[in-house]
Amino acid sequence: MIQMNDVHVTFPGGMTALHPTSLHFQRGEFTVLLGASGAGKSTLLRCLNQLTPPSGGTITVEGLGSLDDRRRLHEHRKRTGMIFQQHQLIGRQSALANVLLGRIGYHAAWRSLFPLPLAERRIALECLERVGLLHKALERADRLSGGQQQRVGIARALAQRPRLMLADEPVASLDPATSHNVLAQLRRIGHEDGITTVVSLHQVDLAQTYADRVIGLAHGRVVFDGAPAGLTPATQQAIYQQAGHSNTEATAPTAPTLSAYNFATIED
Ligand SMILES: Nc1ncnc2c1ncn2[C@@H]1O[C@H](COP(=O)(O)OP(=O)(O)OP(=O)(O)O)[C@@H](O)[C@H]1O
Repeated sequence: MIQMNDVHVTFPGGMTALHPTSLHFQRGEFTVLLGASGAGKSTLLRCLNQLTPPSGGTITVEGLGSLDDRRRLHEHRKRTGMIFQQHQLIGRQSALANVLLGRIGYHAAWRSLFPLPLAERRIALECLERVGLLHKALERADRLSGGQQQRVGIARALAQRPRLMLADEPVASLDPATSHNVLAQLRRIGHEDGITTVVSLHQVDLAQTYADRVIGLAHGRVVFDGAPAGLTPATQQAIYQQAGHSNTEATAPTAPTLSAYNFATIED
């Protein structure tokens, strides 16, 4: 469904967060990205809709072609749902109004100034029903629990009718039972609708329970790519090789030292 060829990311300042990486994500596949903090999970994930623009390499989407063309990239983003750790809902708006925001890509900008047609509201309500929150449709988003807010976030992404779903640490702020609930729903809906889903996680046990495929990153490189059954102690060690050490993070040009700071420039 989506193919990365030699995609790499070097941020201004010289930090290489992703070394040249080639990966193929199949339609309907539920992939979990694992890796220590700073390993490059978000960078890889955000490359897939070019929220982080690659420094080089190509990304090709089935049925669309290479994303080096603005029009194709716009079309790809319209069909890519994004789920964040902090739901990014509008708190004073209802769950339904938040889900309707997922439909905006299908309308001219001026259209969003007016109530969207009934057909749009129906799509949004269907999406809320799929995440088990139809009964909360008119509730203000900030009155929902963290897990419910995350499910509204999933419904909003579903309202885009996505082909690709990107979830960056979607359960980082949720308790274990709610995390299972959210991931189970994401996986079920992805499989039912053939949505290619890529999720970054910090919990190996959740990856083992839900992933069809696990990609392990260390220092901006893929060090494991396979079924969750392959997450042996040895492969986990390769993924988290130097967790807790300062060089866990992707390649920095030079590691600054405390003495290098000019404290006179730091304000209270
Ligand atoms: N905009 C940026 N500018 C410069 N460096 C960045 C930028 N974004 C990320 N980095 C660096 O790139 C490396 C990879 O970051 P990334 O966020 O992809 O890691 P991650 O595996 O998702 O980490 P975490 O689990 O903590 O979210 C890190 O060293 C980070 O500091």
